[in-house]
Formats: sequence, structure tokens, C-alpha cells
Amino acid sequence: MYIGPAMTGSPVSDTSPMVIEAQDLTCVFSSGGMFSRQKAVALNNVSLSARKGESISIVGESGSGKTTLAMVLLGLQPVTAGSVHIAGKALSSYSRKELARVVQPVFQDPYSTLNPRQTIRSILTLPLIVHGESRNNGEKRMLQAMDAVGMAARHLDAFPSQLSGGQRQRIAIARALMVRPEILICDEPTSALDVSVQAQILNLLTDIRREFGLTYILITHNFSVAEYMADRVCVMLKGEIIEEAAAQDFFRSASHPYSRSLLNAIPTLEGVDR
Ligand SMILES: Nc1ncnc2c1ncn2[C@@H]1O[C@H](COP(=O)(O)OP(=O)(O)OP(=O)(O)O)[C@@H](O)[C@H]1O
Repeated sequence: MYIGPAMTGSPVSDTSPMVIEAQDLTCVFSSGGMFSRQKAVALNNVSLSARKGESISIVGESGSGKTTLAMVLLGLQPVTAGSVHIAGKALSSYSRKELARVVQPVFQDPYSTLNPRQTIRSILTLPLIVHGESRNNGEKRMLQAMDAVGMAARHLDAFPSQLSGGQRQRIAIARALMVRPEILICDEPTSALDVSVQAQILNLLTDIRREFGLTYILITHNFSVAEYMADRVCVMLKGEIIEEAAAQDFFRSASHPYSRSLLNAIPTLEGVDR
């Protein structure tokens, strides 16, 4: 089944401020010993920008550089060359803590990113304690975040193992929301979930984008997910962005032969609201 784009429209306009400006990013990994040095060019002159409230999908086959780009934007991977500005400020001038207030990740497998020994309450309040917020404020935000992701307060004393995969991903999203970030970097946020649950999480991400004015960089193998979520699509191949287009143009008439070959095999995704 072909699901098409979400019918909610984009909250972004041409006058919305730029929140991500990445220019000419190159990232080279070196491995091996002195006599058999090998280099992998994970990013090669990649430029990407996003306006406040925009949702950009990065698509491409395995090894094309998507995760490396995500790690760079999260401040977790240094670049060999190029520059990144987040919310108008050079990435290099942010402390780890400051950046985490602006950019938050949502990863593929919520189970591996939620501490199994902590209750949901601790998992959600920890980011705020790190950022020096008061306990009262923390409690209020926690209840708001739980509400925003459709989880009842009774789950606060549960451990991650007591929740379903979809509920765990909701908690991972709630944790990201706790610091009121501007940008979510979502790396395959639904690909570890059952198909019916995938649709619920995509709908949730669509709702909270509007509610909190979030900007999304969404990394996915799945063109159906990209079409549902994105205002703009960037296709990566061998460390380069080989095509970038408004989502509606891209899905109507992608121009690069590689993009067209990928589009010929759109997987199905059932149960998404239209
Ligand atoms: N830490 C690393 N050390 C060496 N090479 C790396 C490292 N991380 C990534 N690479 C290489 O960089 C290239 C891009 O990898 P990356 O993980 O960014 O691609 P991807 O598109 O996210 O792939 P996938 O969809 O499989 O996660 C690949 O050739 C990969 O082998």
C-alpha cells in the first residue's frame, strides 16, 4: 500500500529562521596500521540547512553516510572539514550540555538507550537534573512530556522492560522533549517497531512537531516514512547528497536516476492516519 504524504501541511515558511546550517562537511575515518592505512570517506562536501519547524528526511542505502551526518549534527562526531551552525551559533562554540538543550536524538532501538535499571520517572528527570532545573519544574515537565507522547502517569514507576516497544519509543521521545529542544535528530525511529506501532509513532512525531515547533532531521531507509514525514528529502550516496528536493516534487518526479531506482521499490506501511 502506498500511503502518501501526511495531510496536515507543513508549519514552516520561507521566513522561518534557519536553525541548522551545515556547510561543506567532510568526514574521513582512518583505520588499519602504519602500512595498511585505510580511509572511509563517510561525508564528502555535504551541505544541509533547515528552517525552524522544517522536517527533512535523509534517505539512502546502508553506508551512504546518514548516521555520520546525524552524529555530526549531535556534536558526537568531529568533522575533517566544514562548518555547522545550530540556532545561529557555531557548533564548536557549544558545550556538550548547551547543545543537548537545543538538539536531541531519537534512536532506532529505545531499549538500548533507556537504562533498564531506572524507572521511567528517573529516566525522564535525569536530563533536567543535569541541566540544573528545580524539582518542581522537573515534575511539571515530566507530566507534560508524558501527556504529549500519550503515556499515562501510572507508567512513571515502571521499568523499561515492563513496557512494549512502542511505549519505550514514546518514553525515548518524552525524554528528548524534557529539555525543550528545538531540533530532533531521529535515526530510523520506527524501524525496530511492529508495522502498526510504526504508524502510531510517526503520527506522534507529526503531532509534537506542531505542538512544540520542532525541526526534524529524520534518517530512514524507508521512502514511505520519508514521504509521510518530510517537507524536504535529501538522498545520500557514498557520502554525498546527490539529490535534494521538496518532498512533493521528489515523490512526483525525482530527477536523479539513483533516486528513481530507489523509489521503484517503496515498501508498504499500514495504518497511518491520512
Ligand atoms: N567509526 C567508524 N570508523 C570507520 N568507518 C566508519 C565509522 N563510522 C562509519 N564509517 C564508514 O563511513 C561510511 C558511512 O557510514 P554511516 O554509518 O554513516 O552510513 P549509514 O548510511 O548511516 O549506514 P546505515 O544505514 O547502515 O546505518 C561507511 O562506509 C562506514 O563503514
